[in-house]
Amino acid sequence: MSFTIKVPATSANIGPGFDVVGLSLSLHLTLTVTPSPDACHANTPLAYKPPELTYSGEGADDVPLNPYKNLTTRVALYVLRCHNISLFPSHIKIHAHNEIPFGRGLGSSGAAVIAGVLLGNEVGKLNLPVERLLDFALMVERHPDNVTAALVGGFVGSYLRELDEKHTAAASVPLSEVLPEYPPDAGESWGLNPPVPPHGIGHYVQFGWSPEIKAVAIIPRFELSTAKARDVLPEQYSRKDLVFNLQRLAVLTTALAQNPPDPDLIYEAMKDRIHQPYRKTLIPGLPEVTSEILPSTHPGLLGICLSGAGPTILALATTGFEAIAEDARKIFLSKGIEVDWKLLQVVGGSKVVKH
Ligand SMILES: Nc1ncnc2c1ncn2[C@@H]1O[C@H](COP(=O)(O)OP(=O)(O)O)[C@@H](O)[C@H]1O
Ligand SMILES: N[C@@H](CCOP(=O)(O)O)C(=O)O
Repeated sequence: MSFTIKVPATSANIGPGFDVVGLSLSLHLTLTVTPSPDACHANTPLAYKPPELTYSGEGADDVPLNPYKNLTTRVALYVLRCHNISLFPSHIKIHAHNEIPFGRGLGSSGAAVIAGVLLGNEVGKLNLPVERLLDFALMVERHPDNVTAALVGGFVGSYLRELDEKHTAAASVPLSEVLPEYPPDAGESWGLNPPVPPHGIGHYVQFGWSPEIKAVAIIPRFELSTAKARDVLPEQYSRKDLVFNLQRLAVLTTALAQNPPDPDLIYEAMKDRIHQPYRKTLIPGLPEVTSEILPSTHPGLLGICLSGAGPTILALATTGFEAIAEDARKIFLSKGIEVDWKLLQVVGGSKVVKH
């Protein structure tokens, strides 16, 4: 058994589409799965050996290498256990190479979850369809924008189906029960069966995307957990603010597919009143970057917004990438924040390649 799983980064929301739209981008989490060398030389049956996990790239100093603690392998094990497979196959090696920075609003956790679902599907030989893979991902990451875009790729809109009472309960169990961290001791069972996802939790559509549009990711050198950036959001919104976002989102999903893209239409359509105004308390410089860099001052710019829960800023543009990034850098520096920036392309979804 040898294969590679490649999952893209994502930028969620794109301004007004909070928890609704996501865009897959050209940074990847790549898992390479091979048999352990010691498995090849075995003449006699070997004792069970859990996966040997190695990791390089972004997050390498922080990520747990114990397969019962690591997010990706815990998700894979969840998928396996829901199919009555209680263990990983013995004697496999998993190397993760990650280009997606943690806690920056570029969907690192969504990518780790999708990689885990695909890993479980492969090692368990489950052949699950895309819709079912998405159900499993949504039991772990409960907003659909990142995981859907990471799985299917491109510019994607998604919603969660309203479930009946029984299925709502099944889809709302605490994450600690979906993903317990510790394996049972030898001879013991895992205890409670894991909550099997209801069918058809998430639904999506892939929008068009003008090939002229590239994404400039301006990435502050600090982490902001998505959970913390969701905690500052209100429970309720005014009708005025909701209509503001809905009007813009309706225009944006088609405007970004038009050739040539129209900056006058897109700049205004990427404004938001549902999450960005509340997150500015956590991201110094956010209001200035999203209001002072304009298509009139920066030719080629189409629109600018917070990427996911932040702190990364996403500028969509056809040219003038460096000027946009360097002026955003100046604004962040004036607040004492250093940034890195990357020019990214919109890419396809996750791929599994067998060797
Ligand atoms: N490749 C990975 N392997 C294991 N855990 C990961 C991986 N990528 C992300 N994570 C976990 O997800 C956390 C970041 O998730 P989150 O706060 O949602 O930020 P974001 O998804 O915007 O990067 C990391 O701190 C880490 O715990
Ligand atoms: N819609 C979510 C998206 C979070 O994306 P992430 O990349 O920051 O994990 C939100 O805005 O909270």
